[in-house]
Amino acid sequence: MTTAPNSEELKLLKDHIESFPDFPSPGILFRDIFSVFRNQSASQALHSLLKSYALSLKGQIDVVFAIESRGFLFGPYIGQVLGIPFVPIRKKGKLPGVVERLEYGLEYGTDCIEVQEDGGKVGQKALIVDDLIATGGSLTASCQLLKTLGVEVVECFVIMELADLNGRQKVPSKVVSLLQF
Ligand SMILES: O=P(O)(O)OC[C@H]1O[C@H](OP(=O)(O)OP(=O)(O)O)[C@H](O)[C@@H]1O
Ligand SMILES: Nc1ncnc2[nH]cnc12
Repeated sequence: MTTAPNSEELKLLKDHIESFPDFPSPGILFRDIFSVFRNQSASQALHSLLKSYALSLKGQIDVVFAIESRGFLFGPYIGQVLGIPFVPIRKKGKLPGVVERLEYGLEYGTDCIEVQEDGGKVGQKALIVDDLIATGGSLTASCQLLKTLGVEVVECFVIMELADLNGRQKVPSKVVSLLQF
């Protein structure tokens, strides 16, 4: 981001992210983005932070991709602010039409992602959005997947970064996070 995000909004947002030990499996401290949407002030702060972030990218991005499912909470809004298309990256078997596919590892388990072949055009500049980066497996796989479409991933954006896992090191594009845990 060219200008630093508003620190009061960041604090409000962080204060409303609930953490759940041992979910969905032992040893995982689950950071729940949905808890933000139960509080009006926190939800408005998130909205404002997203808008400022999106506007800082004006003119630099042609298409916004987001990762199922929690990335879908933010991708369409960022696309709206920038006036550019939003395209979903989904888990296997959910998208109709011709798709590109890739398998990847998670903090827990493995998964397989797909994107519609006509979701991005060769040479387009893309932003990928998600709620959280843990190991970086999902964003890394998404970057690889979009490479097969000939799309250039300029930046990846997440609300939360689990900094100890250093997932950003794995991701081949720049990663921007609003909050670090
Ligand atoms: O950096 P990583 O180790 O890849 O982990 C991050 C990913 O894990 C979570 O999604 P999850 O697969 O749990 O799916 P969901 O959003 O559908 O709940 C999260 O929303 C990210 O997409
Ligand atoms: N610790 C965590 N909290 C929420 N979502 C996650 N996805 C992967 N790790 C996660």
